[in-house]
Amino acid sequence: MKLLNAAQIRQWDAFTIEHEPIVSLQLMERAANACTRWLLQHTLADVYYIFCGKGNNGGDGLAIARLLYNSGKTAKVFILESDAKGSEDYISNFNILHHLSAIPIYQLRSEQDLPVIPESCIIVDALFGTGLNRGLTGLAAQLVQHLNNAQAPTIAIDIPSGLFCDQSSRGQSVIRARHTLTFQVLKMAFLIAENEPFFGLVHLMDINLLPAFPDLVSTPFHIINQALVQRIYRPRAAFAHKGNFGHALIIAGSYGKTGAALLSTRSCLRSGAGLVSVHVPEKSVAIMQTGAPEAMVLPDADATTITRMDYEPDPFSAIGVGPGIGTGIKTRFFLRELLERETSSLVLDADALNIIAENPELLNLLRPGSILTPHPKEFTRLFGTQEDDFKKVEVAISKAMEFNVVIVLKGHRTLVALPDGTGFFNISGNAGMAKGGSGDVLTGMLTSLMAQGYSSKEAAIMGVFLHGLAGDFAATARGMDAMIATDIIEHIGKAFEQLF
Ligand SMILES: NC(=O)C1=CN([C@@H]2O[C@H](COP(=O)(O)OP(=O)(O)OC[C@H]3O[C@@H](n4cnc5c(N)ncnc54)[C@H](O)[C@@H]3O)[C@@H](O)[C@H]2O)[C@@H](O)CC1
Ligand SMILES: [K+]
Repeated sequence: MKLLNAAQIRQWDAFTIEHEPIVSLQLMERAANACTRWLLQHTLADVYYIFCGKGNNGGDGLAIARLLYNSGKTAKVFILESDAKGSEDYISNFNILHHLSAIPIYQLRSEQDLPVIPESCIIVDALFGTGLNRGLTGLAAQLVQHLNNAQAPTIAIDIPSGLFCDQSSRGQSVIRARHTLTFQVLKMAFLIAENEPFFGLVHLMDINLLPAFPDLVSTPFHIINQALVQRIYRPRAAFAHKGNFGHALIIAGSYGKTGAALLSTRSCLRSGAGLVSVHVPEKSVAIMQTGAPEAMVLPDADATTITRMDYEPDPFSAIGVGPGIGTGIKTRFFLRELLERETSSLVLDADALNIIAENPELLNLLRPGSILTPHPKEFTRLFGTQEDDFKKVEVAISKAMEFNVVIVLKGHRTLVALPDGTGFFNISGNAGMAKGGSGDVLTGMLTSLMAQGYSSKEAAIMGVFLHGLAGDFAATARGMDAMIATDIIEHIGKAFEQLF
C-alpha cells in the first residue's frame, strides 16, 4: 500500500471532490461524522473543549462541535485567532455554528484568553492538520503548551497540531494526544520513532476517498500489509519434496550465547526451508542437537567461538550469520573469509554487523541482494549518527542503493530499505517483542525464506511482516510483558496461515 505525503493526500481529497463528485463541505461533514461517532463510542465524557484553527482542520472541529451538541453533549469551542480569513469550509461551518447560540464560541487572542480546562472534559485538537507549513510560534505554541499541561486527555483530529506529516518535528511545539483520529490513511509521521510522544493510539477514520487515486501517483514509501505479503507468498505444491525448499545455513553462537543460535535455527526451521544446517562452536553441538533435532550441525574447530569454515558454502541456498557470534579476532577473520567467497544469499545480523562497523571496508564485499538487519544502535555504528529519525530513513535508503543491498532497520515500525530507492514500513508487531532474542528469530526467518528462493526484497518484506504477526499472536496468547522470543517462534505457523 502506498504511503502518501501531505500534498498527495490533499490531491486525493480534491480528486474525490471532483470525481465522486461531492462538494468539499460535505466531505468535511463526512470526516466530522466519523470522528464524532468515534468520540461518542470511546469517550465517556459529557463535556468537550474543542480547539480550532482557521483552516480545514479547524472546520472539522467546528462540525464535530455541532454534531456532538446534536447528540446531547456539551461542546465549547475555542478559536485560535489570527489575521487569516479562514478557509471556505471553515467559514461555512463557523456561520452554521454561530446561529446555534447554544454552543459558546470563545476567541483566543492572547495568553490571557487561554481557558482553565476541567479534568473531566475531553480536549479535541483541531488547530492544524496536514496544512501545517511551519513550526508553531507565539500564541499557537503557548496554547499547545497549555493543552499539554492540562489533565484532561486530548484527541487529535487528523494529526496532532504542530506535527509535520513528512519531516522531523524535533524541537517544535506539538500537541501530545492520547488518541489521533486520522483520515483515510496513515501519515508517515506516525511511523517514525521520534514522534511517539505525540500521536498516542492512531485510529483510521474511513472517509471514502476514491480508491482509484493512489494508483495515479508515485511515492518511494509503502506500507507492508497482508494483501502485499499474500501476493508474494508462494503456497507449497502438494507434490513438492524437501529439495524444492532450499538448504539454509545459520552461523551463530559463542560460549554463553548458544541461545541465539538455537532461536535462529528454530525460527528458520519453522519458516519453511527444506533443510537447515547450523554452524556453531564445538561446545554448542550437544545443545543444538537436543534443542533443534531437525537441524544438521557443523561444529567449528574452536570450542567456544566461530573461527573457520571447514565446509564449502556453495551447497547452501542462503546463509544467515551473526546472532551471538561475538566480535573476537578469529571470528572477524572468519567473517571476512565468508564475505570474500562466492557465497549465496546472505543475511547479516547482530555481531556480523558490529564486525562490519569496525571494518567498514567489508561493506564493499557485500554481494548484491544481501540483507542487513541492524537495530537502531547497530545502524548508528554502521552508518553514523543522524540528526533525526526521518534522516535515518533517508540514510537507510541511500545506503541500500549505494551498496546494492536490502537494509532492514528494525524497530516498532521496521523499515525495509531497498536498493531501488524505495522504503517499506511494517505495521505488524508490538512492544512485547522488544526483548532479547526477537532479532535472532527474524534472522532465522529471513534466511529460511531466502533459501526457498524468495528474492531478498520479497524475503525482507514477507519476513518482517510474518515476524511481527507471529509476535502479535504471541502477545495475545501470553501477554506483551510475559511473552518471550520462543513464543514468537511458536506462532510463526499461525502467521503463515493468514496468507492462505
Ligand atoms: N480537503 C478536504 O476536503 C478535507 C480536509 N480535511 C481536513 O483539512 C485539513 C487540512 O486543511 P488545510 O489544508 O486547510 O490546513 P490546516 O487546517 O492544517 O491549516 C492550515 C492553515 O494554517 C496556516 N498555517 C500553517 N502552519 C501554520 C503555523 N505554523 N502557524 C500559523 N498558521 C499556520 C496555513 O497558512 C493555513 O491557513 C486536514 O488535516 C483535515 O483535518 C478533512 O475535512 C477531510 C476533507
Ligand atoms: K489537529
